[in-house]
Amino acid sequence: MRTSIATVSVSGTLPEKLAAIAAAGFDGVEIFENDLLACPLSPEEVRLRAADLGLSIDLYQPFRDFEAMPVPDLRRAAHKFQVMERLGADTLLVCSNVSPAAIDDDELAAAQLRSLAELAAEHGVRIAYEALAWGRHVDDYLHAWRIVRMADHPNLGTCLDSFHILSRGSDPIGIEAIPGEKIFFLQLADAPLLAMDVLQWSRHYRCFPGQGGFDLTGLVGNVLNAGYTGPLSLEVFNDHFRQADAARTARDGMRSLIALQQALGRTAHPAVPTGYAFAEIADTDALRGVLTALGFAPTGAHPSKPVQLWQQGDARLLLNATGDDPALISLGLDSPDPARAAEHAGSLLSPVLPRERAPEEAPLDAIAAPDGTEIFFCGTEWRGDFAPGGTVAGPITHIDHVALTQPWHHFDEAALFYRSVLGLRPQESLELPDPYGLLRSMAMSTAPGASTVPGTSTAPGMPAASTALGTPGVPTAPGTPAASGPGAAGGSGGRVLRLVLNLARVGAGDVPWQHIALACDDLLATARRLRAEHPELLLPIPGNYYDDLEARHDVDPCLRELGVLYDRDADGEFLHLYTVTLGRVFFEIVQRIGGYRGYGAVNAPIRLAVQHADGH
Ligand SMILES: O=C(O)c1ccc(O)c(O)c1
Ligand SMILES: [Mg+2]
Repeated sequence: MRTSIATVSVSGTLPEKLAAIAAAGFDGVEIFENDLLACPLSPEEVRLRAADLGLSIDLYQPFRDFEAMPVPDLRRAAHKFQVMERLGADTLLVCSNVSPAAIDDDELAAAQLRSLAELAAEHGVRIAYEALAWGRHVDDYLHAWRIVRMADHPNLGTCLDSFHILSRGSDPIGIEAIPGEKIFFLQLADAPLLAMDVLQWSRHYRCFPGQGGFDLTGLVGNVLNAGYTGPLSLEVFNDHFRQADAARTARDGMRSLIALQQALGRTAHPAVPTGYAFAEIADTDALRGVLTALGFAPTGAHPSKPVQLWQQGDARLLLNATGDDPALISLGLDSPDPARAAEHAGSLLSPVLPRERAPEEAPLDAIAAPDGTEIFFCGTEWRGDFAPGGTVAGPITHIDHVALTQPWHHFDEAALFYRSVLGLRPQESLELPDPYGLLRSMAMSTAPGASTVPGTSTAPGMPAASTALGTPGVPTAPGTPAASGPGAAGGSGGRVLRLVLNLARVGAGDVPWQHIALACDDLLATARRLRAEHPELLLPIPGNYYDDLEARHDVDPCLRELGVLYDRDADGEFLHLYTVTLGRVFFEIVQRIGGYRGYGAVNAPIRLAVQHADGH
């Protein structure tokens, strides 16, 4: 389908916007009137500029407060039509009236829109009437359509905007009853699900399809079923996008439309990863000290690169001697079909990165995530390069999750990247207080819960309350069903791949933290050993935390002594602790008991405050 985007969706001057939009591969644009008014180029020059860039001007907008007025302002309309003729734009968006002077009379609205369409016809222009969700008398798309039908003029149709439809909770199935040729234009925007004034929501929080909580694929399916053949056009008002790099925003918008069309084609994601093959960290002596204390040991070295494999259970870390400070460089993902995964990423504008490889080394394709982390699609051959001499047994079993802090203006881009390129599903976005700001945090995973992934369900008959911590003194034996919640190795289903995206505070600088959470089967024993042997490595947790925890839950007093954090949900329990930060990286050790699905978010404010006190 043809693709288009409103100039309001990206930052810059009109010529900069057009250049960025063309570079991202769009077919056309909606020209937002303010962008033209503030531009030194004449409409003819804008027309030429767009044509030179290969862009059609699909829509001119918005024309406000026209219909159902005591006196319709046709003079203002005639002027707009002249501008449109000079621009070479053939469709004008008229949004529903918000003026207190508007009269609640559909017949009057239809009659005046009909006269507008009559005048438009003389200029070779069409009118697309859109219901704003906050319109004074018309705020619903079916109401706008009834008025268009009543006006009955070939130059008058409706403009559907997914935000206005879905923000009001309207059912988009009604679109299928509108004749396709009367849908003159389709605007697409997603948005996070927020309970707030709809105008503020629309003007500040819209985002690209797949970045928010609306079902855009379903709505576009309804529009196509109605017979619509016009462009898919993005219209996003977003405070971050207005400030971000235009080329990057436009490319992200194009990625969202490609992903949307792939979803419409009902093609399942071709290669959802099944777990972490490795995490690669820039190496230092201090990092090796911490990993040794955690029970890791080197098991192999790369033949041509300064990279060592350190391992424990199924947790594999690659230590790369090229950096100055510990920092996460790349993630290896177990992929059922690495070649298809790389091809799919390429289709979503994430091409395989050029890489040097000796002829005898295993092929391994990587792409760049928005924050620069490299993502490798791994089979099992890569391990051969390290000639590993077997794994190291220890309390740690595998990588439970990785948390990546995103620069504040790239959070939505990262969410869409992981959703579309890797097939991860986002969970609710949380806001967590930090001593110097709010941390937005969103978990994503390959499956929403344990029970939907074969081979990883919690053993039946293991109620969460019957665990070690609900019943002080009864240890949970490693390897019992209660200790192997979602994330444990599962027969055919692999692991649930979990990733947490955190939004860096504005002002946090360009050195965001990353953390790697390691799973173990007996956190208390691990904590006990670390407290005895390496207390300096553990983040100290304030006593006030335990006073409150003990008031909320009947927990083992040893949590306090060991500095272990605790959470529970309806399905199970979660024990975790953190190491101090090295460079940009810290480690978390976690134990999931029963079917606990979260990440201990309730404890994040404590952790963040202690990390600040610790100098980070
Ligand atoms: O916020 C607005 O006023 C506005 C204007 C034009 C549109 O197409 C729209 O969806 C919203
Ligand atoms: Mg709109």
